[in-house]
Amino acid sequence: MAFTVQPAEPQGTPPTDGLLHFPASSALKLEPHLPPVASTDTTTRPDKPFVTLTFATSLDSSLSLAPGVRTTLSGPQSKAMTHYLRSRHAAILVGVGTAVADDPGLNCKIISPFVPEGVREQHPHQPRPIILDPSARWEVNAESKVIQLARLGQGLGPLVFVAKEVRSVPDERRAVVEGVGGKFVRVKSVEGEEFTWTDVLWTIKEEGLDSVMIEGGGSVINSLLSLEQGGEQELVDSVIVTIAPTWLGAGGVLVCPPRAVGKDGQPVPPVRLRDVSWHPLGEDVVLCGKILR
Ligand SMILES: NC(=O)C1=CN([C@@H]2O[C@H](COP(=O)(O)OP(=O)(O)OC[C@H]3O[C@@H](n4cnc5c(N)ncnc54)[C@H](OP(=O)(O)O)[C@@H]3O)[C@@H](O)[C@H]2O)C=CC1
Ligand SMILES: Nc1nc(O)c(N)c(N[C@@H]2O[C@H](COP(=O)(O)O)[C@@H](O)[C@H]2O)n1
Repeated sequence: MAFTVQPAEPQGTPPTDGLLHFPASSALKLEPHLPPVASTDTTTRPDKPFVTLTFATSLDSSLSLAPGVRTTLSGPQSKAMTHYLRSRHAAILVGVGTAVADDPGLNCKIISPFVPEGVREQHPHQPRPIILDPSARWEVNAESKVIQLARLGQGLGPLVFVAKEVRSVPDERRAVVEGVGGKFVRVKSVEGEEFTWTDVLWTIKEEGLDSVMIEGGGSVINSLLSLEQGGEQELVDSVIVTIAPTWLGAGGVLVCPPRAVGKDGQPVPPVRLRDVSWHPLGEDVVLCGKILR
């Protein structure tokens, strides 16, 4: 994946093609937090891809107004940043709760850096969408946004991770997913329900995907952060959080991993970041860091 970004967009009539622009100056600041470019990589682990945990949150740590309610938090600049991240990862992962609530596109809508200045074309790299759906409850169909985008050549067909114990996936769902180059992937589960993150990441690597951005939602993020608690497991390589200047109020889907208890029995913070940098983007601020272990 080459790392070059188109220079500043010319001013004038607002674009109508839905494509986003992320300036090279902002992209360069993110580079230390992104997966290494393949040709220069000496840090790849054989057992897992590079993992970026990234999401947008309110001032009261909410991802959305309520479970099942798609909520816009990112402003235009930080939204473009998220799509830039999508251009720099081989895969993008969400839980089935997000797939059901948001009907997300999970593609990359930034302008290609590889075309002459002034030409507006979608970035050629698209991340492979991955949906964690242990009991195969996502009713994916021809109208699902991720399927429509893949059919139009504006995104890739999804990998749907279902538990080995699930008897069968309905034929029509399988046909829809396979029809756009995706597939159902069987993953070992614990008591027919949860996958271990080690197994999820190993399976992603087995699929030939060297990097994944994990976008959410609440259950996915909280379970990953609780594993990182006290350096228990070293799965997340980078954390990039967009913080929007709004409160969503009680009842939202929260990023709030379980509290840890210290040796003296007193509560201690479960996870902290190190090597932190803050980047204002429009009215939002983007926080980048690594898990302190
Ligand atoms: N602001 C932002 O950046 C983002 C916001 N969101 C918001 O988050 C909300 C959804 O969050 P939430 O309801 O918590 O749902 P999630 O998207 O976190 O999905 C949760 C479900 O995914 C499956 N799952 C999660 N972890 C595992 C695992 N380790 N093994 C197997 N299956 C797993 C389970 O499915 P099952 O129940 O079938 O067992 C679980 O219930 C939505 O409102 C969405 O809009 C989502 C992403 C980003
Ligand atoms: N970065 C970010 N900002 C927000 O305000 C959001 N609501 C989200 N949500 C995530 O993006 C998905 C929807 O986007 P697409 O339809 O794929 O363009 C949504 O499902 C969440 O994963 N993210």
